[in-house]
Amino acid sequence: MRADYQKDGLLIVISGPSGVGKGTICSALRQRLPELTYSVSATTRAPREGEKEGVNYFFKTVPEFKKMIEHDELIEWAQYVGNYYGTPRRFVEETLKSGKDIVLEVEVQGALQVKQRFPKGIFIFLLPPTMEDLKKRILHRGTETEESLADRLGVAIDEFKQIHHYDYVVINDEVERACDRIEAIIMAEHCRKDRLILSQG
Ligand SMILES: Nc1nc2c(ncn2[C@@H]2O[C@H](COP(=O)(O)OP(=O)(O)O)[C@@H](O)[C@H]2O)c(=O)[nH]1
Ligand SMILES: Nc1ncnc2c1ncn2[C@@H]1O[C@H](COP(=O)(O)OP(=O)(O)O)[C@@H](O)[C@H]1O
Repeated sequence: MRADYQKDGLLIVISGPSGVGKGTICSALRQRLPELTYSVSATTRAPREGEKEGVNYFFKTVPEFKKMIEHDELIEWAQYVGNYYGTPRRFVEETLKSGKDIVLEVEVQGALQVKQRFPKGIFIFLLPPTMEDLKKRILHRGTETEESLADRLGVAIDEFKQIHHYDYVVINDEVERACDRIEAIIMAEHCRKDRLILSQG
């Protein structure tokens, strides 16, 4: 008897430190792999210039976010540098059930919670080529004060210690090369899923 999860889509978690390029890589993947679905997170942080409600995030007040937690509307949530972030449950579950693959872009605490609930997920840790590159990327993005830069680098060092929980490490040296690696991982995971389905009949 074939288990239900084998008919479900793949849950792909892209994680890693702030500024490593998760957002950049996910946008590039969207162009390359339009058949993938991307989860939109809820957050209490203020929108940055150009960010749109329901596209980049669902922007919530703290009481609204806490209500989502109470009502079990989030698969995972985490507090990150003073704000709450979480993945709405229903959209992810419905997408997987419909057989489509879904990509979650989350920081490390959240990724570990997702792993507990979805142990068959594919967990990818993005690494910067060096810490200096990471610092430059965060500064180049121009969204951080000196204080929040230091916070984010401190969090990054703790996050590297969790790499052993992940299935894959991908170095984001160049965006296209990192996407090639992620695309190869997804293709290989589909082949593995096909093998499981065929071998179990
Ligand atoms: N746990 C969790 N983390 C999230 C979620 N959405 C985004 N994040 C992460 O929260 C961190 C901060 O996100 P953001 O403020 O947009 O800054 P940036 O990703 O560093 O540009 C990043 O590491 C995101 O990947 C989520 O739904 N859950
Ligand atoms: N491979 C790369 N090479 C150089 N710069 C990059 C690369 N990937 C991302 N960046 C830059 O690094 C900064 C942080 O990227 P972003 O996608 O916002 O990271 P994250 O979502 O992980 O916080 C952005 O300015 C982005 O243009």
